Amino acid sequence: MKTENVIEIRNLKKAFGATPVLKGIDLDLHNGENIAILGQSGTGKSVLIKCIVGLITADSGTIKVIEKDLLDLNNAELAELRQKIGYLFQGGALYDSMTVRQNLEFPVRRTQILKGKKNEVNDMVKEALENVGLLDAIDKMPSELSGGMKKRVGLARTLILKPRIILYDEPTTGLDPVSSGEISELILEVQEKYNTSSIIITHDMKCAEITANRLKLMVDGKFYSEGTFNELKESDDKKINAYFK
Ligand SMILES: Nc1ncnc2c1ncn2[C@@H]1O[C@H](COP(=O)(O)OP(=O)(O)OP(=O)(O)O)[C@@H](O)[C@H]1O
Repeated sequence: MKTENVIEIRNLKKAFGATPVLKGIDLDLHNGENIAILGQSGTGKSVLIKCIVGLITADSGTIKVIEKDLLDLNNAELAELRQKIGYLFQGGALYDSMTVRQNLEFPVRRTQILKGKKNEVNDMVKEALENVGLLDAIDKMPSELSGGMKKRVGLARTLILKPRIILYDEPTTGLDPVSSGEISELILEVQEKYNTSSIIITHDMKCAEITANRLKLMVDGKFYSEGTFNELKESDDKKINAYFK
């Protein structure tokens, strides 16, 4: 049986001015799979996922998301496709002046589908918070939450629209090892429960080990190597085993 890809990227290139950042990226994300992307700071990992959500336009190459060629879409089609992609920014990016409930209602209201259906929205907010174990925090302000709780709320806000694909940009950065482990387990639970496919950019090897079916190492704007956690761990290539020390 042919593996279904939810993302297919071919020879993607992007430069900023005279500085090339992405130098020919190829990537297939299979349906239901989690891929972790490793790589030193500044190699272009965040630029890559911003290209996937259309926040940055690549110079050349192709990106297919759920069988649609991103560069062929008009604005309305792009907006529709974006609803299927959850993007979890590094900081969680909650609105500080809104309660947890209001933060979660925000993306739902933007979709218009549920306009005026207050009870449905209320149920969706509660379900998403329950899934991240934070129903008790529904009426709190972000300033009352710990870093790990904010990341959970960020994940709940992404989950509320039931995306098929979730892109995580350093989901455990800034957390202590216990909270990092909890977030990693949560990412895995989300994959299993919602059958999402994810790209997880991370410097946290424990997170990569827990969450990813496959790891890809980016070096200087290109993928250098890929494999399971254990395959890469056993590699005697210096660039790869530097991550396992
Ligand atoms: N909008 C932009 N304009 C100009 N240069 C940019 C822009 N966005 C990113 N860059 C540059 O592209 C390079 C790659 O950045 P990117 O954020 O993708 O790195 P990264 O691999 O995600 O690093 P980190 O692990 O530190 O987050 C950097 O040199 C950065 O300065």
